[in-house]
Amino acid sequence: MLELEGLDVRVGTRTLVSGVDLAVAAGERVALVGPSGSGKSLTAAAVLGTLGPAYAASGRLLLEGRPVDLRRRLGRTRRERAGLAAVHQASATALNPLVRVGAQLVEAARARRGLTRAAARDLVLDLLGQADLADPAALLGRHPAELSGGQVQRVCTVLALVCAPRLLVADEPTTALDAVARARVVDLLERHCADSGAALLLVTHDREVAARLCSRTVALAEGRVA
Ligand SMILES: Nc1ncnc2c1ncn2[C@@H]1O[C@H](COP(=O)(O)OP(=O)(O)OP(=O)(O)O)[C@@H](O)[C@H]1O
Repeated sequence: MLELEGLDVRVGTRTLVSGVDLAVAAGERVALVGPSGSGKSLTAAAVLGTLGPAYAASGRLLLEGRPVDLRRRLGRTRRERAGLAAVHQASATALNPLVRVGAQLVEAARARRGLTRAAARDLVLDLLGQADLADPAALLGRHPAELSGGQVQRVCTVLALVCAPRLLVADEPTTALDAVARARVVDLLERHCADSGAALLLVTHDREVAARLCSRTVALAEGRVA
């Protein structure tokens, strides 16, 4: 699913990520762990094609066996068409602030899964409920700014899942959540990956979450695989 060899990420003359090798097999779930500032988010962003223009990335990336330019910049739609979905650390930026949550989720489910509007809405409501969001139907009518941080984070997880990705890259998808909601989101991710055969690259500080969801851990320290 994913093969990354010798990833370097630099800003100016400063090397932030150095020689990172990482592989995720089809359907495999791998955790990327390490202390704050060790390069986890930059590595995930390089895989997703979301590194900002200030960063220079080099190395070799294959997605489903096909070489991919690490310098590419992908918007959400093109990324999702390529079978990749992301849950970002700064979740709020993944949602359009001007569009109601329901329209964003239902449209993504229709576009990516070819569902009717009614079937897409049913799927979205089911997933929001599984993510421990109370009154999902009311939530669909709200704008992102009317949601709490933990609600936005779960909406972003559901947005990634409705796209039926073959590889899901989730950067700290549970940090803003209390223990109950965290457990529900972990269950949801586990069930979704098991049922759909999606592979998962999970960036997390939380070793319990990593142990529950993933069969393998890659630890970074100071921008290198430790
Ligand atoms: N534009 C930049 N200029 C200079 N340093 C940067 C820049 N962007 C990131 N860094 C540094 O790169 C390092 C890796 O950042 P990254 O966000 O990948 O860490 P992380 O492991 O995801 O941390 P956290 O767990 O806190 O999210 C950090 O030390 C960060 O300060």
